[in-house]
Amino acid sequence: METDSDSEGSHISATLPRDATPPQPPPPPLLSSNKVRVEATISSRSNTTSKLKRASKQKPLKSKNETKTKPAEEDPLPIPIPSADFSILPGSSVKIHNRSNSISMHSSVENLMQGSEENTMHPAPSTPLPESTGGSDCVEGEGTFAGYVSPEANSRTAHVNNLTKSMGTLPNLIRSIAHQPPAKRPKSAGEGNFVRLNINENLYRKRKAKSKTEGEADTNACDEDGLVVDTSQQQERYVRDESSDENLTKLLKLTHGYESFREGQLEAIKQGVAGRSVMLVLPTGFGKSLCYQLAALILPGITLVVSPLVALMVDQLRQLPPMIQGALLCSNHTSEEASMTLQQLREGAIKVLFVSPERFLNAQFMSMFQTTPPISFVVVDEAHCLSEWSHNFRPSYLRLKTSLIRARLNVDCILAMTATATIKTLNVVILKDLLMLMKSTPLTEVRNIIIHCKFQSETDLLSKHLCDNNISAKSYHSGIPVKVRSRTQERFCSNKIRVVVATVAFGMGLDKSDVIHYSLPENLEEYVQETGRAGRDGGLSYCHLLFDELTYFKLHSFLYSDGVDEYAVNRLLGQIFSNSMNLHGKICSLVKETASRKLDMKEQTSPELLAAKDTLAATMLKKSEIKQGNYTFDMPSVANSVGITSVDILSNWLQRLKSQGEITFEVKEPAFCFTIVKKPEDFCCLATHVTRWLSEVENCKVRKLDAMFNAATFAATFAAKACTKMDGCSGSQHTQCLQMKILDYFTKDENAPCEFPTKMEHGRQSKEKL
Ligand SMILES: Nc1ncnc2c1ncn2[C@@H]1O[C@H](COP(=O)(O)OP(=O)(O)OP(=O)(O)O)[C@@H](O)[C@H]1O
Repeated sequence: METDSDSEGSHISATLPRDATPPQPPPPPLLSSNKVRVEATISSRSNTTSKLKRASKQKPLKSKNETKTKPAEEDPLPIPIPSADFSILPGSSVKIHNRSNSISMHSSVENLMQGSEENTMHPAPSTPLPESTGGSDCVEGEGTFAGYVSPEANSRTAHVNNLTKSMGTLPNLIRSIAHQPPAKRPKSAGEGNFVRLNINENLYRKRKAKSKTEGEADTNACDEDGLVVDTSQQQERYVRDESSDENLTKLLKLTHGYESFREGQLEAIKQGVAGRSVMLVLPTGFGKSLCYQLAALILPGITLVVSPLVALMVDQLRQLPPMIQGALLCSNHTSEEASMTLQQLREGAIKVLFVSPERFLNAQFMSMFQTTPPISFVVVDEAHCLSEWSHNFRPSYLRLKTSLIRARLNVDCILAMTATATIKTLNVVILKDLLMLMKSTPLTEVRNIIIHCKFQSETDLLSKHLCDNNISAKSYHSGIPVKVRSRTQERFCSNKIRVVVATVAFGMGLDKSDVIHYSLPENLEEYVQETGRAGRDGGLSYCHLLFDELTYFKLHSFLYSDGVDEYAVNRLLGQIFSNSMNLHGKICSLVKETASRKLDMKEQTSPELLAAKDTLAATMLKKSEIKQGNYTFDMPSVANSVGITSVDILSNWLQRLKSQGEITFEVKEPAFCFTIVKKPEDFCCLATHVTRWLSEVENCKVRKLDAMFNAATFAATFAAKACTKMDGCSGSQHTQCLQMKILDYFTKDENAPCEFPTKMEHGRQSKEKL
């Protein structure tokens, strides 16, 4: 039996919901969890040298049980239930290309999507990339793009960098790093994808036949659908006949209202229209969607867009120009809705269909296209999800093999899209403003300044840039060793360092600092907390917020990409509950793939002495294996055998011994520990609730970011207007306005975007509005 597992918590019907208010959050998942360490190694104090050991890599675990299945009537388009077997997870995804090889036009996308076992991915450092030989069709823009790496997004960025590096000179890679401010699309008749200015294949064919019989005399005919439709249809035809730059640009003007293409767009569209697969790497918000939209309009059949999150699909569906009919299929569709969509597909009334990657596992879904117009184009959005390096690695993306798409859907042309997250350059506009600010009064007179950044890499780059510009600055984030961090804080407090460029990790309890936000905080709570570090000594302090739309778009996209899909939740549940019969009530663990650092030890204690002093130590040593002179034991099993209900107790105990200089230890495989309170009766149902809950958390974050952005924009606009009026900038205007917005946010219920869902209501069936 199969189940669907789209990554939504939402109900999406053919007509999009306009109300963006998410419902009250459901209660939390049933699991009680505590943070953890799993395996610890204790060494005696005689080991005086401090070594850095790497934790062993997580091995894929196999579960014995299969997950429960969902009743057929609940899902009109079932797909196989994810098994609890995690062994496939760290499978293959991206092949690192030897860049000195010349690769055929289709190779990068194919390789990106092959995902076969032979194609096992190698981590970047162990895969040297020879110097590029150039000479490819890769289009690379000039200019700059602000790249950000957050603690959360580090892996994604690293991956994207590796991906872009490795793909840098591939022939079918289109890439641009040029920054252009996002332009507003001209207003169209409606926003939803089902607002009719109908261009469909039937209509198109009928008109084509008609125009043939009328000797092509109808080219500028205007019917009740409006001139725009006819003209764009006509232009569409021209482009089909000849996809010249001129024709495509005219079509762009007609469909989107833009005068010209941004760098990389035209090339991507031309490749797609010519039936050639393309890997498109453009900065966030640069207009990747437009590339498949135009190609979809020109190509004869259906365009299938694979997107990892329903929230993203909904966003993209909304952004389709009115003349491109779109729809999406997800698991929360009722059978009537799904069949209505299918019917529209059959009639050729849908040009672009958004689906989750899991759909490709569904034989019924794949066979559906035997009765519809052919699929001419497959777009894989957020293609970085395909790599296990990626922060949002999606196992289901691994199954999106070109071979599968070709064999089952008979599609040759694939467009894989991902955003660049380069850290090579910072946002130059903001950087200039920052330097100007730092070199002008009153900041030149201020002793302590904290500059808040979102991402660790930003803090490093920015502090370097400030130093290069004669402003001494240090970076501070959780990736910096504790000793160095403490020293930075000490020196900052004693006025030896004037500027610290930091992530959220810095500044707690500090006063007398002025605060600059180099990036937009994710919400007003964060903003208030961080600016709250200024002026705590009662003196006058200054807070500056530098932001632009690009940062906002980027944060927006990161928030969305944090989502977890039901498929993954299902697998996690499968993993957690696979042995629950034997482990009921016991502390269990899931190993995290991270390395840990070995800690120094001050004095020597013999294990026997330790055991004699402490029963816990005795148990621990009894349960240990001696490996290379170190006692290695499994923390949950020690905790269980002494009847401790939380590994935190054991962890604290180890920390205490360490602080007393009794032991040194190394946590080998940090893991999340959990206790199974009750085994759920219906996995699918729980997975749906968990996914919905996570999706609501995600929506809530997005709305909070929107509130932050709106408040900042409002304040900036207000200040700018006041400046014009008063012929001079008034900081107090700015302050008052922002204060007003913040007050509104925290006091007026209707303005509060939402509280983060902390609870997940069990059994909740309500449908989410997006
Ligand atoms: N040629 C163009 N001229 C002006 N504006 C454009 C052009 N192409 C796209 N845009 C606009 O840029 C904005 C961002 O586009 P889009 O959402 O497609 O970016 P994206 O690269 O897909 O972003 P993400 O990485 O977040 O998915 C949209 O408002 C779009 O209409």
